[in-house]
Amino acid sequence: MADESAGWLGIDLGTQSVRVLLVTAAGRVLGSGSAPLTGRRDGVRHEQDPEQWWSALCTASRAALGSAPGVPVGGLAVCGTSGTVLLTDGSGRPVSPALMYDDGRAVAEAARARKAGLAVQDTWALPKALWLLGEYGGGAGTGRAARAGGRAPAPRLRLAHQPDLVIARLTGEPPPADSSHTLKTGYDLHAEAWPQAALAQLGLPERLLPDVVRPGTRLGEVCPDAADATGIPAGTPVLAGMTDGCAAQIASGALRPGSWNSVLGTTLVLKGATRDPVRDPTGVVYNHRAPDGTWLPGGASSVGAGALRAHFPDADPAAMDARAAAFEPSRAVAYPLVSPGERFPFRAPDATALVLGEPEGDAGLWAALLQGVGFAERLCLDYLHHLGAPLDGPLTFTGGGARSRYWNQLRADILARPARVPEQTEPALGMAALAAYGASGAGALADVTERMVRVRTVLEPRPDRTAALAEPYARLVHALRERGWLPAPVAEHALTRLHLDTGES
Ligand SMILES: Nc1ncnc2c1ncn2[C@@H]1O[C@H](COP(=O)(O)OP(=O)(O)O)[C@@H](O)[C@H]1O
Ligand SMILES: O=C(CO)[C@H](O)[C@H](O)COP(=O)(O)O
Repeated sequence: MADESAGWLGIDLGTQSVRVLLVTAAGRVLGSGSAPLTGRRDGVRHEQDPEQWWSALCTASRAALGSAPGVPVGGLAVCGTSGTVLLTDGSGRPVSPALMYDDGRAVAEAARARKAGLAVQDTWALPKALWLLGEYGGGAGTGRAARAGGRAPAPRLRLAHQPDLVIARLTGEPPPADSSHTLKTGYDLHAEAWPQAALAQLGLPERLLPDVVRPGTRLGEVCPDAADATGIPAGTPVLAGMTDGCAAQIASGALRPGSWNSVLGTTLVLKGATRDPVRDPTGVVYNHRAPDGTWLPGGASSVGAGALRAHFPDADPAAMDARAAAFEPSRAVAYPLVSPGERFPFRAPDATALVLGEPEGDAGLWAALLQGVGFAERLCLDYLHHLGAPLDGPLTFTGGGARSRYWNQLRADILARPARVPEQTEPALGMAALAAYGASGAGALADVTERMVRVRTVLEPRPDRTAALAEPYARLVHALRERGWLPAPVAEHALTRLHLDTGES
């Protein structure tokens, strides 16, 4: 439907809120709404009560549709946080809390899964599913014994990903999962099958696992009860979504092979589009897949803009940027991990945030943190290059950190490449585009997306700044290598690329 009077609904189940956008095929936002979510955090534990997702969605969708009364809705798609899972009973009712994407309690289960040959990271959904089975799998009180694989899970249990619950309420029946959310539960996107033998060995039987469909597949339509609750017209097609990381990539428009998008939110997620998957024996880089077959390789770092908030909870970013400019390039070198342990561009569970040298006051520390995030981003691109990933297409910057023009320019200088900043980059926009693609049923996702996404700014790197930033970058690479976190061949590759960019040795 290229009709400008119709809207596509994108729904984003985030960590802190549910966001809903109603957007035309040309990217005009007709309405938006959001409603807060609360979680329980305590050390490495991070849970949410899944019941709140539906009530928050009802509030947010009513707000979004309320500003565009009578506009026909062509379809909707839902994204959720990647790696968030819970257990439900046979009729889809939650029997456990949701373990959020960054809950870090399933470390032992992750090690077991890797031993069984599955390349998972500690916070992925598969280890969490095993952990949940141990806690909630056999009825009350089974705890650790079942977690060690000693007891079979109760017969009617099912594993659900974050969007599944609200989709079940929207259509009136529990849906199959989208293959994007199941990637971190061990689903093989190449074979389009669950690795049954390895999962059975881990105590995760087939009957617990959802059926899986490609993103953009029609799952059903909004039922009358859901229409009453959400304000979304009954009969609106509901399409399978993707993870919020993929949704953000769709919203950035980076879907042509060779293009990349860097989402600088609380943490940094870098993703590209390629014709073939990017093979990484260490499992640091993983590959999502768009419904048209394009591979979406990338990784999620623990460095990010959250470090600014952690150090300066009440700061005005624009005022701090203005003061920090005097310290560029920063002699103090930082690797600003938001939480301990790094996942990309190297795997180092023992890594901690690093500041080498003495930053001068608040503004000096701010400068070091901005620069350090840019250096981490550069190292991610260096690592992708080391793996042979094509990096020759355009780069976009999205996420909360991309609101800072000063930081965007600094990052372009550090990366020594131009960067584009789109106008509207929310994951919910990506879901609206996926809904439009899914409903049309043909063509390339990139074509649909490029009509919806509008680029705001293009930043060109300044060669003199790139050269001035080379020395502190090289110092950081050496420091990460000396600590045993960054493998030597990756460090050498990064330094070689630096010399090529600056023409210096
Ligand atoms: N103007 C700005 N300059 C620098 N950082 C910013 C600015 N505005 C927002 N941020 C940072 O963006 C982060 C939130 O980004 P967002 O993409 O909304 O996060 P999330 O990862 O929670 O989805 C916060 O850590 C905040 O410090
Ligand atoms: O912080 C996140 C929570 O969802 C990121 O989006 C996530 O880590 C990236 O995951 P993916 O690449 O699987 O979308």
